[in-house]
Amino acid sequence: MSASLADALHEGLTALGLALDAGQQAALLAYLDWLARWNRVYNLTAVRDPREMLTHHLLDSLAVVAPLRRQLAAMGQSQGGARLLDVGSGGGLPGVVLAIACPDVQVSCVDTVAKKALFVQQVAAALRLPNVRGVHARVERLTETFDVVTSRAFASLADFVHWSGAVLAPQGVWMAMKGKVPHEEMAALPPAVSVFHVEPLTVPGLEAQRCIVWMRKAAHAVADAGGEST
Ligand SMILES: C[S@@+](CC[C@H](N)C(=O)[O-])C[C@H]1O[C@@H](n2cnc3c(N)ncnc32)[C@H](O)[C@@H]1O
Repeated sequence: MSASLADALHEGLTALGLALDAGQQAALLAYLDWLARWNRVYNLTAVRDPREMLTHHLLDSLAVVAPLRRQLAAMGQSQGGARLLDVGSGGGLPGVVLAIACPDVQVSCVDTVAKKALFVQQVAAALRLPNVRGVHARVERLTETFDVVTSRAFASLADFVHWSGAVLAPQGVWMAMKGKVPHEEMAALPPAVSVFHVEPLTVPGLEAQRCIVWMRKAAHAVADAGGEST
C-alpha cells in the first residue's frame, strides 16, 4: 500500500479521535489491499479505487468504533469477551474492521455467499486475526447468541431484526449502520423492538449522511421469551 493511503488512514483516524497502534493501522491497510486485489474474483464491492475504498469502507466502518465501545461500556460489557455478529458481512464490512480495531471483541461475519465467508476466513488467517471468523450461512439458521448484532447495507430495519432476532442475546443490542435517518423503516418496526438511540456519524472525507440506529428487544418481549440477563 502506498504511503499516501497510510497518511490518509492516519488523518482519518485522527479526525475520528481513534488511537490505533501501528500494527492495527498496518492490518487495516493490508485488509484494504486484500479487498482491492480479490474484488474481481469475489465481487466484494462496487467501489474499486483504493483511495475511495479507504473512505467509503474503512473510515465508514471505523466511524462506529467509538460508539460501539461506549455502548459496550454502558452495557457493563468489558470489550473482552463481547460477541458481535455482522449480518450480511460480504467482504467483512464492518466486521473485519471492527475486529482489527477492537481485538478483544469476538466477531463473526455471516453471509449466505460461500466465497464471501471464505474470503473473510482467508483474511483472518493471513492477517492473524484470531477474533474474527467468516460463517457461511443464512443468519436465520444460526443458533448462537450475540451481545451486539450489526449490519451495513443489508436490509430494511424490520427485515434485519426479524431475521436476526433469535441470535440477539436478551440484553443485547442491534447496531444498524444506515445513511440518512430511516424514519419510515423505524416506523415499520414491530412493537417487540425499541429504538433507544439514533446516533449521527461523521465519516472523514465523506459528505453523505450516516447514522447508527441502536435497537433492543422491548422489555415485554424479553419477559415473554423468558429471557435472562447476560
Ligand atoms: C449489499 S451486501 C453488503 C455487504 C457488506 N455489509 C458491506 O457493507 O459491504 C449484503 C450482503 O448480505 C448477504 N445476505 C443476504 N441475505 C442474507 C441472510 N439472510 N443471511 C446472511 N447474509 C445475507 C448477501 O449475500 C450480501 O453479501
